[in-house]
Amino acid sequence: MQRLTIRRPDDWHLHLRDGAMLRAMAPESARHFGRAIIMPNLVPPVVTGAQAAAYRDRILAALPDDADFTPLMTLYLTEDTDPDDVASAADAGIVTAVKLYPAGATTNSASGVRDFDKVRGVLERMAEIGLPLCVHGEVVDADIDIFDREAVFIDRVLDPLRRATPGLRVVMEHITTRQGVDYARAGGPDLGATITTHHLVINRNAILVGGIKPHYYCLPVAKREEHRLALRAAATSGDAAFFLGTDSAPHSDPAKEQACGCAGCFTATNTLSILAEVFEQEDALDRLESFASLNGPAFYRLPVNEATVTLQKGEPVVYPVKIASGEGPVTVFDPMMPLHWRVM
Ligand SMILES: NC(=O)N[C@@H](CC(=O)O)C(=O)O
Ligand SMILES: [Zn+2]
Ligand SMILES: [Zn+2]
Repeated sequence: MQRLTIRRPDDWHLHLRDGAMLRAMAPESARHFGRAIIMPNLVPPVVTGAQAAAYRDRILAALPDDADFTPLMTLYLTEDTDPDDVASAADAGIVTAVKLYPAGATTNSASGVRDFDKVRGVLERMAEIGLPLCVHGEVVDADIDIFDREAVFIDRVLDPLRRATPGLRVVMEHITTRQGVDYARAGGPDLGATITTHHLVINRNAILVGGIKPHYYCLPVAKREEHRLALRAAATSGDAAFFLGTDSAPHSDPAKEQACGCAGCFTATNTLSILAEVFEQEDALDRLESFASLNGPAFYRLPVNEATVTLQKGEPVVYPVKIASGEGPVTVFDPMMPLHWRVM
């Protein structure tokens, strides 16, 4: 196959940031994606419906005039979140999901949840109204090895939480393990999982072999090769539980290249070419549309995009190494392989 036309994809997990970084990043996602679930981990976080509406306006203002891109907003769940505010923001169409960060698990998660009993009321209301909960699934206990934090979270937190809140619709965000794949696959129609572009490409060697490579460091951290293979099998299977969430997470180069560098891989710019390469390697190009354009809207009960995008195979496509932003350059994820699929 030399040409592939699919429905315009969506990104079901995206960090656009704010201010000068937002202005640089919005066009990168709007170029190829129709919609994106916008993560609320700003400083301070997006916790109320009013803040989500204001952030949506800032995103819309940062888009190029001819953009065909709809930001789908999320609220950052805190122990003080008001169930009525969540319900009215959902009812007004301002928010599409609520995001759960265990406190301390990742970038800007300090306001996240420590005591799950304190958010029980919000979760029950969300189950009633069918509003999805997007979950950063890692425990933060110091005695749990960082490579085990996702698997332990599933057993100790996610599974009990889902059993305690029947009907709650959950997206396991950026799964990185075989255990995550297995749990999502068996979870029924109220459970979905996003998979990032970079976790389909790298295993933990990318971060550590031949020197420490900060641009491959993200959370959840990339795992062993067996887990990458499980993610590739899941993404290319066509199973409706799995859909694209790039977790494209820009940080300026100075913020990443330092003694304590930030977590996040920036993939918005070249994701579609990378995915086409990965799906071709897995002999699954015919399932790229399910993963990138169909399964996500089905989970979120939204229509699929009417527009299409065409990819064409040819000489390797060269993407910029860095995207300039008012906060400094942002390095584009290097997949360490030639990309033969160009987005037309
Ligand atoms: N994925 C990351 O490594 N970083 C994300 C936060 C997150 O999604 O956990 C960020 O906001 O930078
Ligand atoms: Zn996360
Ligand atoms: Zn993220």
